[in-house]
Amino acid sequence: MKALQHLNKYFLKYKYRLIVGILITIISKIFLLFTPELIGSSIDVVNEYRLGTITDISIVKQELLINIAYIIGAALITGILTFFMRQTIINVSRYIEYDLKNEVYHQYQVLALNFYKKNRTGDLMNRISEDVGRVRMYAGPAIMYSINTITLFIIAIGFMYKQAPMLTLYTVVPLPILSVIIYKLSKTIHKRSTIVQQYLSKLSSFTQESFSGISIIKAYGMESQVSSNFNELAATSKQKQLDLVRVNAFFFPMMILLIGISNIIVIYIGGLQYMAGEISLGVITKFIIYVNMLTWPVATVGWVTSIIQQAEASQKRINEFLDITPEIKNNHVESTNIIGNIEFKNVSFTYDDTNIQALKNVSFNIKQGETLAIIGKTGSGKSTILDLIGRLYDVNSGEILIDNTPITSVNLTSLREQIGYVPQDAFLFSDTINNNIKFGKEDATDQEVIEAAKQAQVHKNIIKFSKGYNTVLGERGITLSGGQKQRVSIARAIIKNPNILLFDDCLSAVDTETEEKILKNLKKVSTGKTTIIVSHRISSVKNADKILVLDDGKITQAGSHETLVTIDGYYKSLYLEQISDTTNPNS
Ligand SMILES: Nc1ncnc2c1ncn2[C@@H]1O[C@H](COP(=O)(O)OP(=O)(O)OP(=O)(O)O)[C@@H](O)[C@H]1O
Repeated sequence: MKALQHLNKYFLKYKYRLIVGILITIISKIFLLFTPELIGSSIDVVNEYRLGTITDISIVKQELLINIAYIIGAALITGILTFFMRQTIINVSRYIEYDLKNEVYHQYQVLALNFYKKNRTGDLMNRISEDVGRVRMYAGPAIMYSINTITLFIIAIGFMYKQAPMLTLYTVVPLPILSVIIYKLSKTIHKRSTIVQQYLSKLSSFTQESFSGISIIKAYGMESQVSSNFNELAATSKQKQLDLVRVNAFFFPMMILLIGISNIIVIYIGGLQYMAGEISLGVITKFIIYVNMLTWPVATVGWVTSIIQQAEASQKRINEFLDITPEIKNNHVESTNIIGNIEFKNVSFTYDDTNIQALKNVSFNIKQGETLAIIGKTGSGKSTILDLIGRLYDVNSGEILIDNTPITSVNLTSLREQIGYVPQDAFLFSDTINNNIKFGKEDATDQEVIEAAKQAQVHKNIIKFSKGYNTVLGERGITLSGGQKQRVSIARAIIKNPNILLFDDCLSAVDTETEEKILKNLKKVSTGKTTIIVSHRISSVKNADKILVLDDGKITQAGSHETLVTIDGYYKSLYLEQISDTTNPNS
């Protein structure tokens, strides 16, 4: 129960609703227990008339009518109170579920990229949906059923014991056995349903992936292979479902068996006591109703225990994430005015999951308003430099200064607000093009969106779609070509109008003519802004104020285009190679 203590703050938050809910539950159970008493006394009055103790039929009729009216009244009140019981306690559990989901989601948002590398997406999703769902079962139904059971038990056993102590003892004996059996069954059901759940997720991931990769599957003629893999998975999933159905099928027969046993005990022992004149017929009737009334709550003891155990395990998993302190911390509370001077001083950086040293002793600086280009072989560390400027990671050694202040002492929100980042792999949300561009500036006007799209050379493409800027993009923006996606992503950075623009090889999928136009526009847009362009193309970097050549995490060359083309090295050879490609397209 230690992990579940995390929920105490929420119970405290909703304490008034909970207290009202608990009171309503108790009162509703009291009303529920009127019924057996009234039925018992009705049977007794009829029996007394039959035995001749009462001779006036009108007395019997009147007694019966009154009892029926009370029974209807009690049932109505119980029904209404049960409605409010669920409206309070179950609602509280939904509020707690909502709060907990928000808490987990908020934590996900503040955790650094490293966290996402160490944990699989499926696991992150599970903790926010399934685990929180299991915890809700504890916060709502488990509490409600526990109060139900305790109240019913105390009142009913009290009533029963007062009327026939021996009979009470005999009838309650099978009930704990029922609890234990249901507990064991619930545990097995839980175990098997977890397996079923895992297979269902496997099936849905498999299906989702095969739909996303349908063009590859078709192009390689792999339909039948994929189908048979699916069949195999589906067959195992079916088997697991059947295993679950088998244990589930035990649940109700077991309950009926135990209720039956209790009923037989009541009839047998009660019958003996009736014949000995110790109890009336009405008492036997009441007991049968009590036993039936108590069976379900007693069974829920086992069920609730299993729910609490599952909730404890789930909350433990949730707490594992909630207890992680974000690696990237905002050390400076007040906002910082970012102008855009950037300096790397002997920066080295190693990715701790792969142990790859991506940057080795890198030093350079860019003044506000300058354009820096980074070129180099694949895997040389170019994107890593951009990630470090956005403080997606902290350096291992050396220092990054933003406007002469260590990046770790700059307000994190201010820093990121002043960065317009266009990643290598343009990610677009399943939303309209308009909203995807506006992601950079939520309050942007339609005119601003159009202007940004024009600068990114994508406006003409967008207006060709029948819904223009309101075209909804599918998953990962599949309706757009690679180059169009890159340009929408550029428009998103432009509209933000930040002081630092980071372009990570984001023109790779556009033709050289469009690249030229975009670069021309970017020159206008980036006036006064610090710009870093990462690219493999000389055409993209040649106009930069400064060019860095990176190789295996080290700066091997630095200077302007004019200087670098005169020095033997990577830059010059790449230049000559790309020049000959453009002058001799058939080569
Ligand atoms: N998130 C990551 N986790 C672990 N290792 C990484 C990660 N990102 C990059 N690396 C490794 O760090 C090195 C530098 O990668 P980086 O992406 O910075 O290179 P790059 O020059 O941008 O490459 P490309 O031109 O192919 O985009 C590579 O060896 C890469 O495998």
